[in-house]
Amino acid sequence: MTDTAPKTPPQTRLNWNSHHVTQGDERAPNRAMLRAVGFEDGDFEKPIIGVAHAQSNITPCNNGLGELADHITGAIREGGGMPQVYGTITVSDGISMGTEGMKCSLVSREVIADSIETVSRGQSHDGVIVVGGCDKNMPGAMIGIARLNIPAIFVYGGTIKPGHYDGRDLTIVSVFEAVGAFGAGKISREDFTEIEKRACPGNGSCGGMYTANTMSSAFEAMGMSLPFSSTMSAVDAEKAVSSADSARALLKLIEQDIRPLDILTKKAFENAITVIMAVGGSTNAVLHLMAIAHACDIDLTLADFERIREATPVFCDLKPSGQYVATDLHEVGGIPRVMKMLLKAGLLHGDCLTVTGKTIAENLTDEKDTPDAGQDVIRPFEQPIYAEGHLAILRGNLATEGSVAKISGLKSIKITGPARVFDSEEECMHAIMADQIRAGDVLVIRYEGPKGGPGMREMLSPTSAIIGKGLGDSVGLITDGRFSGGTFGLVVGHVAPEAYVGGTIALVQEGDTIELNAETLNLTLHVDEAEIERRRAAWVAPEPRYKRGVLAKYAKLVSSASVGAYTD
Ligand SMILES: CC[C@H](C)C(=O)C(=O)O
Ligand SMILES: [Mg+2]
Repeated sequence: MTDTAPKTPPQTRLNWNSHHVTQGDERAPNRAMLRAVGFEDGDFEKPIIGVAHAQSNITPCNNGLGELADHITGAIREGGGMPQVYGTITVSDGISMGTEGMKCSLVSREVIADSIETVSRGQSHDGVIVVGGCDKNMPGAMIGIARLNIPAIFVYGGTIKPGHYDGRDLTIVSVFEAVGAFGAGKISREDFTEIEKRACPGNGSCGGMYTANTMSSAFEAMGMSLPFSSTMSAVDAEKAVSSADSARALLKLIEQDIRPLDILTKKAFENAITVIMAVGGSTNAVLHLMAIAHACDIDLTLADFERIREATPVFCDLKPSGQYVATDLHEVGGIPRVMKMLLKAGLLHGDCLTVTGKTIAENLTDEKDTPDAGQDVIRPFEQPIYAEGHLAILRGNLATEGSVAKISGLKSIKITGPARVFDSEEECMHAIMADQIRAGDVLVIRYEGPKGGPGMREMLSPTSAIIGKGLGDSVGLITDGRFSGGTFGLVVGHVAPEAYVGGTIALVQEGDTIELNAETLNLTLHVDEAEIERRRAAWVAPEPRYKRGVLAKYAKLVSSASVGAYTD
């Protein structure tokens, strides 16, 4: 097979009424089963559409997806299609955070992708609409959609609205940060309890520009979701209307045979990266967009993020390092407004096709290209919060394959100091909460990478505790794990090669000098090269933490974080 050949054979439309001359009507048994689920004569010529949703009450992010799926199936029937509803899974990042269960978070991205590919290929669907909520639902859905390459559209379950206490907006990150603040005696037990009780007022995904809202915004920018849909709240009526509109848009895509790989081009990925930089999005977008690009056979590398970062200002003031939440952005124009401002500045590809059947530029025709007066969620393009993007790619002898730093919300973006080494997140969290960490330290959390964790846990608990204790500007943290979208500070994740495969991060010893410098984009272990090689010669790979089951399978298959931690 030539290199240009698709990695998976294209799915062609199955004729359920085929009458094979020699074998008689071979599809009769298949139709017989479909009749049992409501198909009647005349339905077999209609497009059969998979409606994949991750409805679950394990997390508010996904607790309303079933209702959206109902609106979608109704619109499909009205539009002359045959909906086939099936479930996929989710893991809650916010609920698993800081526990062993977080090792299943990134793994769930692969399980979601595999499940959607398995069902919609297995059932020979003519199109698929995926409804997701929590962080990994988005990239998992898009990887599955890319592999299938049948007409598809993504529907985001919607963001949560902010909680309120003592005159300020709350999100789930407020509670993570309160852990450190309470531990440092900065807030009372009563305040701590009220913050916990009020932070999450209902259904929806975490409300800042954290990973879920980052990835929903990225998909809108890539043209795989309807305009305005990525910042709608889960509980507002417009989310249900937008979901039904998405079903109608998919029926048109099937008519026109517009497929995901017609939309998911390199330019579309560049548009997504540009928007993510402008809104101050999550470091996880780096990992997920590279994995989705891999599924599309598109060459997207860390260098593309660095190139676009240098050209794109951050002009939206959004949590975690800013003031506002996604619903605030929605109220002042949402992602279309951000995109129109970037298009006007020549930073967006307006000729990219989208699921509306129109191009990015055509979708934005009636959108204003300046921020509304009387608000400061979206700043004027000429007066950004940061002149360059906030997701920096650092390299050096500690990260020869690369690493990702989020450098927003900081007074200084460099630190050189003594290494404080921890072989797990728990060990580090204990030291932070026991006040064993001093200003100037550089914390090293290792053996938390894709293979070594396994599962590359998000380190929101320790990074939030550092912020809560008031050490955010004076303590650095590097890890071969990753960060939640709620993390900010002097933090570098995705350090590759990871410790488990013998990366230099495995050779760091307590007290070594580490330089984390996001100005020069360096992550350096200041130890004599000969000494590093002596340590490397003595290093022994640890036993895998899981030898059976989904985590063991994942650890065997997963690639380096520096290319997206994909598994195929
Ligand atoms: C706010 C943290 C959220 C739970 C998360 O995991 C992310 O944004 O990645
Ligand atoms: Mg997360």
